[in-house]
Amino acid sequence: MPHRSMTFAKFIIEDQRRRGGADTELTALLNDVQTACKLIAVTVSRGPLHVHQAVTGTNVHDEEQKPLDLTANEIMLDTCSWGGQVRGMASEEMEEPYVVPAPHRRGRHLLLFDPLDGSSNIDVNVTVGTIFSILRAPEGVDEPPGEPTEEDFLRPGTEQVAAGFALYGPTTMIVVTLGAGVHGFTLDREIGNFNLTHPDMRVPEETREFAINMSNSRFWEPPVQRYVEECVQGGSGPRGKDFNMRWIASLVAEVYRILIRGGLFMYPWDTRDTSKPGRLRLLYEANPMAMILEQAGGAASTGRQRILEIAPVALHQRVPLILGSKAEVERVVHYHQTHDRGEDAVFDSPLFNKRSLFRAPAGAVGGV
Ligand SMILES: O=P(O)(O)OC[C@H]1O[C@](O)(COP(=O)(O)O)[C@@H](O)[C@@H]1O
Ligand SMILES: [Mg+2]
Ligand SMILES: [Mg+2]
Repeated sequence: MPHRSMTFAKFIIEDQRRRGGADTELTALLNDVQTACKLIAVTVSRGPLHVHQAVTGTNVHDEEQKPLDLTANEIMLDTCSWGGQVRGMASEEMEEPYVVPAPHRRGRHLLLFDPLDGSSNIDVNVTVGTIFSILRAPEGVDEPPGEPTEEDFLRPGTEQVAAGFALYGPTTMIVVTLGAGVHGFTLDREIGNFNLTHPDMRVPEETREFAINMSNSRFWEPPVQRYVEECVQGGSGPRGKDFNMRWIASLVAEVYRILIRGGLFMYPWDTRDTSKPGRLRLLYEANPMAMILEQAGGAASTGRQRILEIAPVALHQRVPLILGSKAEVERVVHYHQTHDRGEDAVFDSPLFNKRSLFRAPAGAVGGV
């Protein structure tokens, strides 16, 4: 039974109260974020009917910026700047952190976001979203506080005080965690509220689905090839069951599917361009999604390290990302460990056209 009267705004206060008191600045900041997501949802839903003012170009990742990437970025900056909750923001679409102008630069938080995730899908009308992460700014005595530096944003994911994402799909949703479970809200467009429809989301443990961009398979490392090969072998392979594969190319949609149905998502390191340690960005994609996954009973790893424990060195740092049902992530981590120790055993891999070096018992998996 959906909790129709429990709005996002009410829930954020209740959730904090249950755990000893509400932080009014954090509550107000999350309210600004939900407002921004509603505005982005309206803009996305108008598609080509919307006239964009923004000028496009390439971002710091050398990726083409779509007009909607920049419009969503402007909406986040504009909506979250004026409430006095946030000192600075960092975005996929901006090389440098955005410093909130002095009169409004109050509060103790930093906001990091991917304003429009999955934007390569905009022209084909597939679900896209906004990913956000909230950190505490360093304590300071100045009033208003000094300008946040890039260094201030470089905190491990374990220090996030809240994280989440919005989905602009057939329904508009927000999924959020404040460090005590994961909760999903659906936008009631007639009323204008996000209502709690998915309390306490848990990643199903049993899964038969995996998600990876197969077109990169020749560039993967052996542990990733091994995992996928075993899934593809299905009922007659070491996993003893048939798998299904999904690739939406929209992280928000993949993570939401995993929260509902379980499974594994991988955007691993590959040899296409060895100067890039992965495709997805640590601070505003991997970290918030890792916090969501862990809070819902799943896991997130690079294959060799827990995502939330990575000490960031740059604002736009990329990471390999493997997330989903815990046992599946542990399996991939175990395959990395045995590979790194050179302990693989021989087996035939028709998929990768070679004799790979492994055959491990189905239950033998290590920690994340
Ligand atoms: O096009 P590829 O290589 O399959 O990459 C898809 C991945 O890239 C992303 O679109 C990156 O995010 P942006 O759209 O915010 O750049 C993810 O949502 C998705 O998982
Ligand atoms: Mg993204
Ligand atoms: Mg983006």
